[in-house]
Amino acid sequence: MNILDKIVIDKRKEVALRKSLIPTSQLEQSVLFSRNTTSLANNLRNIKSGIIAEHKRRSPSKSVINNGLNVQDVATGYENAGVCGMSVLTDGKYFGGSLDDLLTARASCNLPLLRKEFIIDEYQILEAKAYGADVILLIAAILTREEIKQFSEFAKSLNLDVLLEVHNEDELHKSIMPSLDMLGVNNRNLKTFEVSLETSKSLSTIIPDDFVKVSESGISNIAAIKELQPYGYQGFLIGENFMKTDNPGSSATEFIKSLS
Ligand SMILES: O=P(O)(O)OC[C@@H](O)[C@@H](O)c1c[nH]c2ccccc12
Repeated sequence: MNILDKIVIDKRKEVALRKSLIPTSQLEQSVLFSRNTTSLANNLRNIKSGIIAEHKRRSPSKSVINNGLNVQDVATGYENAGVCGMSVLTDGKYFGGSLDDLLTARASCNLPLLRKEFIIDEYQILEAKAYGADVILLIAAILTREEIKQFSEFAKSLNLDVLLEVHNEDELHKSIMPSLDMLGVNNRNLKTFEVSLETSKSLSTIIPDDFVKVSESGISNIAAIKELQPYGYQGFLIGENFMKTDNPGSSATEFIKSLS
């Protein structure tokens, strides 16, 4: 069984438990639930850097990236650097994140926040909203077309942006629909962990122009961004390259400075 299948099996158990502990009515009554969200897609269309900077402590492909940071410093650092948005891993078992991390990021900055999670149930979208997210991620590799439609329309009804992630042509064809805002191409194969920017390049031509194109993973230098921009990419999701340093905020600052 590949790692993605394992993650999804664990996720189903986790979500069932969470649902039994906190009813949806309680999520809907939270203060953040009625907050006005900001659009990451709009930021990417209007702000030049295009950087979406991620908070990620560890991952199945790299084990530990950085355990010694606090989310508040990372969030304020990214905001001061001028990123377009921040991605916060909330999966605990495989990525060492939590919904508390999302809440801390929300309390620390005004950036649009992406809940980086393996979403398999509408309940997780309500959680995203209740803990301060502006954007959700949907991963085509683990969802049917019907689920992508149901979840993205539900997110839109809550004023959340939707980033749909694909890794190949089949996933892309399966997923195209008007309730998505951004199409992310993951350069890392979540089943084998292989990384190649070629994935972003080859899929770019078949992504319709009405979606903001985001290239995800394995971006470690300015050259990669310059290489991807001619293919129409306006968003660049970067985790490890910033998180492996002692000060992700100042790494992002340097990165964005040398971009312009
Ligand atoms: O650390 P990187 O190589 O810069 O990658 C960031 C981000 O793209 C990656 O964390 C990611 C992309 N899609 C995901 C889905 C689930 C978990 C994590 C991810």
